[in-house]
This record gives sequence, structure tokens and C-alpha cells, in this order.
Amino acid sequence: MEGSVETAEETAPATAQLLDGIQAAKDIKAELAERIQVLKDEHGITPGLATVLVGDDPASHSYVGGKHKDCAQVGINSIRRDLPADISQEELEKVIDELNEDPAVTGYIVQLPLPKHLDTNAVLERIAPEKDADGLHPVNLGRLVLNVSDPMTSPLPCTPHGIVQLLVRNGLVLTGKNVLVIGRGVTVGRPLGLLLTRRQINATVTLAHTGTVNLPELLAEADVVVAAAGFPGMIKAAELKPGAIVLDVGVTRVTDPETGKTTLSGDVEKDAASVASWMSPNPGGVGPMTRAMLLANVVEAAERSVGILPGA
Ligand SMILES: Nc1nc(=O)c2c([nH]1)NC[C@@H]1CN(c3ccc(C(=O)N[C@@H](CCC(=O)O)C(=O)O)cc3)C=[N+]21
Repeated sequence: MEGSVETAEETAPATAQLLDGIQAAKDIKAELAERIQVLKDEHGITPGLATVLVGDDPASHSYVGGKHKDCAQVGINSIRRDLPADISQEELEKVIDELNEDPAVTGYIVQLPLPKHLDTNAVLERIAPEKDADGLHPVNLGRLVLNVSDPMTSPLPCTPHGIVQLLVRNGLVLTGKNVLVIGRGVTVGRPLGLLLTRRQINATVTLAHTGTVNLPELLAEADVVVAAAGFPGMIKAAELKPGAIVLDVGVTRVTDPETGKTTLSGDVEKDAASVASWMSPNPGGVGPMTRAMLLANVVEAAERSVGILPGA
């Protein structure tokens, strides 16, 4: 049109900056590799992560495989305990007791979900708190509630800690911000609320869930949205406050009814990037950070065991 000068900036669609979990996880792994070298050279110990996998769910197998690859990359020994789907509670608890006693195992995880006939809470409580690499033992979650949980004393849950690291490492400050966490699960939403409201982060947190009746109003006010509900595509661009920071945590396997092909889908629609200021992709966002924080928990457990204070 005559008289109007269009610049590239005006015509190009706005796109959020990337909260790149692959890059941040790579940086964290490089830092951990150095600390692992110190543990080996100066203290004569090699950190070891064990995984307990019950049954043959393909998704669980692929996650556990990824964790062992991560360990190899940074110099952590890894130990696999793959157990039959029909294992009894008693037999599984025997394996837990063995891992608690095994000096080669610095930390370990029991891959969730467990088959329905097993008592998950009883298994998680049986893990020695100092070997709890997931940070999900009641003692460690209790320390988080009591706000005596920092890397010096006990592990933090991996996904919430990974989310905080992803924000902090990109220079994002949350003091006084309205953070909307969607999902009250024990591994993400509930502990994340506790982590974000500590003085170091100082955010104002709203924890929404399936009983929430005013999600649109909450979204319109949210400076930061963490979607960890497990409903594919539930968050759309038009619902967000312009400039919001968006973290997509949910993962759902979606099977196309026509092709039968299965893909992973996050809770956030891709077009949200046109409204958000920062957005974590899925995959490539919080998932790799969760895995990096698992490694961090194992390294920190090893450091504590020889009297080094992690983070000191
Ligand atoms: N005791 C226990 N601890 C867990 O931490 C735990 C668990 N059980 N059960 C299952 C969930 C799920 N979870 C993921 C971690 C990383 C990715 C991840 O790295 N995802 C990649 C994509 C991987 C892919 O393509 O399959 C990404 O987001 O880029 C995914 C999922 C940990 N979990």
C-alpha cells in the first residue's frame, strides 16, 4: 500500500523464545561430569544409579534406557534390575532392601507406574531416603514441605527441580509473578508449588486441577503457565496472557485412528508460541531436564556420602 512501509518485524509472526531443555541439560551434564571426576580422583568413589523396572511396558523401557545412556555419558555406573510383571510385593521389597544395602548403588529409582497389584506407596517408603534419586520419598517430600530441603541436605523431585533450573538458567526471575500450575500430581504439580513459593524463587502460585472451575480467568492472569495435566492440546494461544512464559510438561501418547501411528503430544498447542514470550517445547523441554536432575541427585548423594556439601 502506498505510504505504508512494512518492516520484517511487523509482518513476521511473533514467536516465543525457546526454553531449550536439551541445551540446559547438556550444560548441567558437563558440570556434573566434572564433579564426578573429583569424586573419582579425590575420594575414590564412582556414583552408581540403579533402576528398578517391573514388567515390559514399552514406554517405561524406553525411559529407563534413556537414563542408562545419560549415566554412561557423564561417568555414573548404572545398574539395571528388570523384574517380571507378576512379581509379588514381598519379592519386590526384597530387591529394594538389597539396593538399600548395596554400596555400589549411590541412588536408585523405581520406575512408575508399577503394575496395579503392587502397593506403590509401600515400595517408595521402603527406599532408603539417602538413596532416593527421584526425591519422592516421604522424608524428602516432607523436608520440602518443611523448607529444610536444599541440595545440602536432601534431593529435590526431578521434574519440579528441572523446571526451576530451566527458568533460572535462561535468566528468568519469578519474584512476585503469578504462576499457574495445572495438575496436582505428586511428581510434578504438588511439589512444584512448594518449590516455587520458597523465598529464593518467591512466586505466587495457583495450583489448578480437574476440580477448578475458572481456568480461563486464571490463565488470563498468569505470567507463567506450567501445564502438567496430561490433556493433549488443552492450552491454546487465545487463552494466554500475552507475553506469558509457558512450560509444557504433559506427555500423552496419541494414536491416529486412521494411520494407527502413535505420537507424543504435550498439553500446550503449538500456536501458543505466537503469544508466549518464552515457551518450552515438548519434546525437548522439561523431559531432558528431568533426566538431568536425576543425575544431579545421584551425584549429590555421592557427595554427601563423602562429606562434600553439594552446592557449597
Ligand atoms: N520413578 C520414576 N521417575 C521418573 O522420573 C519417571 C517415572 N518414574 N515414570 C515415568 C515418568 C516420565 N518421565 C520422563 C522423563 C524424561 C522424558 C524425556 O526426556 N522425554 C524426551 C522425549 C523422549 C521420547 O521421545 O520418548 C523429551 O521430552 O524431549 C520423558 C519422560 C520420567 N518419569
